[in-house]
Formats: sequence, C-alpha cells, structure tokens
Amino acid sequence: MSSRIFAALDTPDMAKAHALATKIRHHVGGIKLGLEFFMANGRAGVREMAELDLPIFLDLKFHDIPNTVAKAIMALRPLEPAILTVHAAGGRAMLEDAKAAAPTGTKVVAVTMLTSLDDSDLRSIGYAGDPHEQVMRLTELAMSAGVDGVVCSGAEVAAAKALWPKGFFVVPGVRPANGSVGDQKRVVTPREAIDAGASILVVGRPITQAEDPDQAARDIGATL
Ligand SMILES: O=c1ccn([C@@H]2O[C@H](COP(=O)(O)O)[C@@H](O)[C@H]2O)c(=O)[nH]1
Repeated sequence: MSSRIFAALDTPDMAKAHALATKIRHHVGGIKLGLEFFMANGRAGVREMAELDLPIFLDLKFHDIPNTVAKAIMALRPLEPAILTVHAAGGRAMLEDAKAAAPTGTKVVAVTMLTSLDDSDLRSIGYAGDPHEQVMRLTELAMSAGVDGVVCSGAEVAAAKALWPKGFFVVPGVRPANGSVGDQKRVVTPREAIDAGASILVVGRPITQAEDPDQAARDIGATL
C-alpha cells in the first residue's frame, strides 16, 4: 500500500517546494499544496508539481456562497486534483454544489474544525459545545450533503468514522512524540491517528523543517 502520509509543502517558493517534493517523493503518498503555495504560484505551479507524478491534494479550504465556490472549483477542474477542501461551515448547499462542480475523480473533503483551534477558540467565535460536538455535527452535515469525507483532528476521527464508516478522513495536526507543536492545538501522533481511523495524514513542518526531510518522512512512515 502506498504511504498514507501527504506532505504539506507550505511555502510560496516554487523551487523550494519542487526540491522538497523531489527529495521525499518515494516516502510519501502525495503532496498537499495550500494557500501559501497557490497564491504565489497559481495553477501553473500546481501543474509543475503534478509532473512529479504524485497525487496532489489542493487545500484551498473554500468558504463562500455556493455559486462562488462552485465557479472557483470549476476553474480548477483542468488540474484534476486527487483531493480538494471546502469548509463544512459553508453549509449544505455550498457542499452539494462544491461536489457537483468537482471532477469525478476528485475527493471533496470538508474541514470541520481547524486543528489550530480548541474549546476556548470555539466559544470566542460564538459556538456552543466542545470540539467533539462541533466535529460530529459538521461530519453529519458533510455526509448528508454528499461530499467524500472530512478533515478533523486525530482526537475526533474515531467517532467521526463510527458515524460515517465509508467516509474519507483526513487528519492534520499530527506530530511525532516530543515533536514541536507550533500553532496546532488538537494534536496526536501519526500512529494514534491511523489507529483511530485516519485515511490519510497531513504532515507539514515535521517533514519540511527537518534537517533531512526524506529521513523524517521515512521515520514517520516507519511508525505506522
Ligand atoms: O484543520 C486543519 C486543516 C488543515 N491543516 C493544514 O495541514 C497542514 C499542517 O501543517 P503542519 O506543519 O504539520 O502543522 C497545514 O498545511 C495546514 O494548512 C491543518 O493544519 N489543520
């Protein structure tokens, strides 16, 4: 089975992203390109990275009215990413229209609650309840709206999967034991995330900021 690690290449620097992907390509299952990369390099940059022949996860986390999100996704159709993200909080119609606009082979996954947020953040933006309740509510919405899966933390993935056994579960906010957490708040180890039911893991800085990114990807892979 190919690696379940998708490396988040969070840089605006095309040459750096390309060099990193080239180094780690045999020890990851795909690469994730996010806002930082896309704002600097656009569709041409994504195409160039796709030449490395690794699945591309385009993490642009769309969140707007249904018409705008659908048109934005249509504009990306020629890129045929393996995975793309929208925010579940955009609501049912937006999720339905996002899925309808995406290429057939692209998994549309809905971000439930960012892994950089915790209970107090949730309260400060006006939501009642805790992260678990919030993730479950949005997982149920995503499932019934017909997208392919959700993004959640490793702390909620087991419950989300129990609710949606056929869903696709993306887990970021993973850190090797004793790894630096940075701005992430709901963190588990890669092994814990896989044991809890993650379909794929998103790993950024533990790989990209390592002295030897390829070795870091291998080391994480060896724990799975
Ligand atoms: O809830 C979410 C959704 C997406 N992300 C993205 O994953 C990576 C994580 O990077 P690390 O360096 O491993 O922290 C990053 O690209 C985020 O945009 C997330 O962290 N949490």
